[in-house]
Amino acid sequence: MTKKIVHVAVGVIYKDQQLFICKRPDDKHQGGLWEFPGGKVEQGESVFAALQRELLEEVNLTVNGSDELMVIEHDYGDKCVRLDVHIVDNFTGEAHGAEGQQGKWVPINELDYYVFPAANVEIVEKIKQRFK
Ligand SMILES: Nc1nc2c([nH]c(=O)n2[C@H]2C[C@H](O)[C@@H](COP(=O)(O)OP(=O)(O)OP(=O)(O)O)O2)c(=O)[nH]1
Ligand SMILES: [Mg+2]
Repeated sequence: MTKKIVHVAVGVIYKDQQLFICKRPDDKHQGGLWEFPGGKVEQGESVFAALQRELLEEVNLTVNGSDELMVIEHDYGDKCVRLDVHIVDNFTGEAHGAEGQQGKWVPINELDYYVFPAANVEIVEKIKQRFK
């Protein structure tokens, strides 16, 4: 049987060499780890629309435009995900953890101090290349 893949829109929120990251709630998949805000793409929804909806819900930002960075498929064993990762550098609002989660702006050269889910290793590498 082929495994169901969960399609996720992920936003790398960028401003002045810093990224806005959040801590995943302990009770969620990959809980307690840092993440780039985002969430599941709903049936019939575009990745960009999902990104706009999720970033408004999670960090209270209005996304005006984004740039695709990469697509990653990762099998966690208990769950298979496809992360559609976009750089979000065109937005309005003040980012904060709008669902009560911890959120912070982090300089790109300090990203290594934060523990992300395994699928994110490639994302962090690509970001470092892109913004060096
Ligand atoms: N948002 C986000 N999800 C990530 C990242 N890396 C990674 O492996 N994931 C995985 C963890 C989850 O299995 C999935 C995202 O699901 P989610 O919990 O954010 O979905 P959601 O916001 O729609 O929330 P819900 O339906 O669970 O309430 O993708 C990341 O950097 N950001
Ligand atoms: Mg989410």
